[in-house]
Amino acid sequence: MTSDRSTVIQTRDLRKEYGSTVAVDDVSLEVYDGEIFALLGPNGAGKTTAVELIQGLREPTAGTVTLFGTDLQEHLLEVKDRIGVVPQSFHTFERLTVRENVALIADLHSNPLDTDEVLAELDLDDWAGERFSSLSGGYQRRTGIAMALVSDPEVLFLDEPTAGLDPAARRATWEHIERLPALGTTVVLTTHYMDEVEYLADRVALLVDGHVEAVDSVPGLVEEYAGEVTVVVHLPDGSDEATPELESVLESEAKAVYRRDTALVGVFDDRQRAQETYSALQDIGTHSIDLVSPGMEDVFLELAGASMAPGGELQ
Ligand SMILES: Nc1ncnc2c1ncn2[C@@H]1O[C@H](COP(=O)(O)OP(=O)(O)OP(=O)(O)O)[C@@H](O)[C@H]1O
Repeated sequence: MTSDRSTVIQTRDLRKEYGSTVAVDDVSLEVYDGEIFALLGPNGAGKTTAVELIQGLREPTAGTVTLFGTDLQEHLLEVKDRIGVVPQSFHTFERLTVRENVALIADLHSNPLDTDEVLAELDLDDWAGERFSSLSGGYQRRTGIAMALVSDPEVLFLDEPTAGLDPAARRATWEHIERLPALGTTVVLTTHYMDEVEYLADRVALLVDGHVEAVDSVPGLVEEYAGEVTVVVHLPDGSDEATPELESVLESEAKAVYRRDTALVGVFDDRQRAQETYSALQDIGTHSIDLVSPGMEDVFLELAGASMAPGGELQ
């Protein structure tokens, strides 16, 4: 993802204070046309406030937001018509059906998409006649996305789109979100789930205490901040050394080898080389071997000291 694509959102030194709390601290970001852009951060990092400022729902204390090349404050209504929003706590008419809820939003817009086509795109056809209140959390969330999409927004904001959903519903929601750029919609999502970002995001802004620590693709962030790939050779109980054959392969391929507890650890700059060495050591077949690749969790530990709960969310 490079900046030769047009910029649909630009913030400059965006700041929001609530009394003595600085919720958003001089945030300067760009979102490019056709990407899935994620704001990732622990609870209270300022994600929701940042997107609400970008959507024109809150007045910044300082700084500017430019949407589609237009200053947000000067052309608020015109610009708002080109965005869709699915907030974190999403409510709608509980007693209306899925189709009625989506059609209602379509009626409010001058050039909506076809309601049934949007329902089909989100695999909601079979649920179209069901009351919203009877749906599971995952289908309610998906109805929310359909309601935002039917207005044919150029940018869709999804605030914590899979919070509270079970793994199957999360996966299904991701698969639908993943298809949106191909349908012409740029996606901005906020999340505190690492796996969501790894699955979906073209680029990620890491937000900590209101400010942006880093912006890049997931592989870019991992390469820059997460440290090296390692191949770990577990020494059998009672054994103090690996076999000479195994040790010589590891020594000749790794840039460094060190001993850690009951394991021998080879450090690599190059993922491909680590992978090949891992395979070669496995072929020798005498020891249990692990290939350990750093991920977003390591990035966050490095940049923010944040840790991850067992469910994969930042704490
Ligand atoms: N209306 C408000 N009045 C006062 N403080 C607020 C208000 N909204 C947010 N804050 C504070 O601003 C900070 C950022 O909150 P925000 O909700 O934007 O973070 P977040 O990253 O979206 O968190 P979460 O994932 O929990 O929604 C927090 O310290 C929060 O308590």
